[in-house]
Amino acid sequence: MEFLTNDKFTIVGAAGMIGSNMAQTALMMHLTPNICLYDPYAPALEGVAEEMFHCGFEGVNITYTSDIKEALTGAKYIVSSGGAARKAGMTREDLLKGNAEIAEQFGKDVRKYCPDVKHIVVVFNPADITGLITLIYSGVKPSCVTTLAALDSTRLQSELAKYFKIPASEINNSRTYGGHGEQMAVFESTTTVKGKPLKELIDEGILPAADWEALKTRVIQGGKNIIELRGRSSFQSPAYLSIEMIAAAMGGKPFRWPAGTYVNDDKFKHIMMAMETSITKDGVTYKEVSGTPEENKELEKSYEHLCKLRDEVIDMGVLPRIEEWHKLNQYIDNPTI
Ligand SMILES: NC(=O)c1ccc[n+]([C@@H]2O[C@H](COP(=O)([O-])OP(=O)(O)OC[C@H]3O[C@@H](n4cnc5c(N)ncnc54)[C@H](O)[C@@H]3O)[C@@H](O)[C@H]2O)c1
Repeated sequence: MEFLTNDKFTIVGAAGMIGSNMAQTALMMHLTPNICLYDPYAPALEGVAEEMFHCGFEGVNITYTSDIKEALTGAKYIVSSGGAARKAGMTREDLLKGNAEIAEQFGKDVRKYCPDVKHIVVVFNPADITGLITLIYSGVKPSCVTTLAALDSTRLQSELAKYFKIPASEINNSRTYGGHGEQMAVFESTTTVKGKPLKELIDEGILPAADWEALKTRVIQGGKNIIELRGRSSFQSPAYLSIEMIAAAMGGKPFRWPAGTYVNDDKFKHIMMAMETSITKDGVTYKEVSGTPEENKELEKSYEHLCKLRDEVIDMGVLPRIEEWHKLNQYIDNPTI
């Protein structure tokens, strides 16, 4: 059996809906034979492990534990969806305090048990902030941590496909950047529809401005819509895309969507947000995003919203002041050392 790597891959939050789907997807995609499932809720975790055993996957060593030391020791790749999910009526930001504290502990555990981890994908919400906290407390390089932000771009693709009644594969390079929250920046200038720039379709009125605005709202509220339809937060699509991200970090197929990454440049400072990224065996790198003046303004607004959330976490005492971050993570201001 061919695997992308033989390294240990740990799924944190594996008893949950996303975690259990990630376990199955990772096994089906032959990422590695060494998969460890971790969750503090032991009975459900055992249930997930039993289900994976009953699939009869060949040539794999599936372990499970509620002991974080055992879970992380020797782990080279981690995806974490271990945290509370939002319920009807909640925004991702409502999860901030509880999940920020979970991220702090998770980062500290990574530092203690697997400081030489190669890549971590953070999924639990608000992912831009929990990812940032994980990065700072773990002490790993910024290139080693990404957050799941792709769903907003896949939802843009899907909404456009439904609107034009064409297959999603004919919508290319649909992109949202910035925060993975209701303040995301939905771009029009990157997308093509059957090879024609979406912007031209909007400018020519083929996609009337009012329809475009309504479509963008559906993209922004795509997660809320799943909660309304299914009675719970989405789990299949986040599970699949997170596994595609970690597979890229293992040297697999390039990841095709934006990812949340640590950004600290002339424009945006000390923040984690969705950018145009490339995830490879060497980690994540990003390119500067530049759209129309309106899009750039939206991205700026999204960044400012994230800064507010980050500052709330600092006021809560979960993160120290930005000037102190380098004491927890030597790479934070100097990724190349
Ligand atoms: N980034 C995204 O695009 C995206 C999309 C959907 C959901 N999410 C988020 O992913 C997270 C998980 O969603 P879900 O539907 O799997 O929820 P879930 O409630 O089904 O599972 C969460 C799991 O985390 C475990 N957990 C709780 N505290 C933990 C801790 N301290 N350490 C490790 N594990 C812990 C729970 O026991 C549970 O099994 C939520 O925060 C949700 O908002 C993110």
